[in-house]
Amino acid sequence: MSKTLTIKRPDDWHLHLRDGDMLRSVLPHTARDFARAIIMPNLVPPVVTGADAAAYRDRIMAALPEGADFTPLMTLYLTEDTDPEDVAKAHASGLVKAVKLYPAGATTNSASGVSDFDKVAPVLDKMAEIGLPLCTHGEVTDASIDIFDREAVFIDRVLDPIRRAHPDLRVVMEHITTADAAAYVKSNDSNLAATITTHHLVINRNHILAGGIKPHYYCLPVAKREEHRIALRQAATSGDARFFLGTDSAPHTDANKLLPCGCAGCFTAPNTMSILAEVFEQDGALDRLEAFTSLNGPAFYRLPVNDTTMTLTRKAPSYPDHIDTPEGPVTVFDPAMPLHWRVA
Ligand SMILES: NC(=O)N[C@@H](CC(=O)O)C(=O)O
Ligand SMILES: [Zn+2]
Ligand SMILES: [Zn+2]
Repeated sequence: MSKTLTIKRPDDWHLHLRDGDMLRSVLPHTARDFARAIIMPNLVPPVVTGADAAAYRDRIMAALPEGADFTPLMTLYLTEDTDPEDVAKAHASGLVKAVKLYPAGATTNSASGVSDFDKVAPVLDKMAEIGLPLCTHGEVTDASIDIFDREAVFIDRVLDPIRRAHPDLRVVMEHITTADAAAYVKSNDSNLAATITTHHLVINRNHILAGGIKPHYYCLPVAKREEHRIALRQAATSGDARFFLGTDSAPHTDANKLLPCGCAGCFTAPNTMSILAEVFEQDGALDRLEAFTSLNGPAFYRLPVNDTTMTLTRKAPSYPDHIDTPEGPVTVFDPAMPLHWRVA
């Protein structure tokens, strides 16, 4: 009999589902393995108001396969015109679980994001008062800053000043990619956590650039040097409650990835749990997989842990190398190593 591992059903604390045909194509892959997910609001146009989030939640629920057990946790896209009262109302009704900060121009569909951080101070004050977390895409957009340094510079120039000005604000540093970010999280005892993606535990920048350019490994923040990947592995597998899974599964069609100016994002929804079990087993930390995928996130978001479970079996998984969508094929993230665990 093969070895098995049973954990509380996981959640994904950072997910892109898109809309329309793409939503219908990718949602079943997440809903199969995850009970809940924090849904990113970077649609075109973005999900800015409580009314936008309610309508988007309805479209997600309508796209769910029959019998699926999945709850989308909605977010609002912070703009310089966001109304603090609308945010408070959307939170009070239970609809919205976080507000997302995109520095304008930092990533996919971030044009409506924030340029002047002073302008959003009233919203941040309100969020601190009501305990609503801020999720950050933590990269500066200053063209003079090297792209591999943009996360570390964001911490110094933007995040730390925001946290000093709003000490009660609860912040999730999304998809961290550096030892600097992991150390910043560890140096703070409260109101700060970070999500780590599946792919940043597996790839470093060589995967993207050595031996030919690999657009399917290009995402933002871009993968860094090996020493940073090691620091992320240490943070994720340590059991430290301040680190939890946010896959950042970000589907783009192959046609949009394989361009002279291709889109950023890795699509990891179909094989994330198999990859994570492999990673945690390699690091002798299978007993801490559950903390990373199923316990630490709910604790930070002040939500109950799921009462259902997931069983993984030590058996090679099968997943497609791409999925077909009405918009065209979407390549599934290739972990570039053999996998030995499948979701039962
Ligand atoms: N991570 C990515 O490379 N892309 C995300 C945006 C984001 O999370 O920054 C996307 O929406 O495609
Ligand atoms: Zn991002
Ligand atoms: Zn993302």
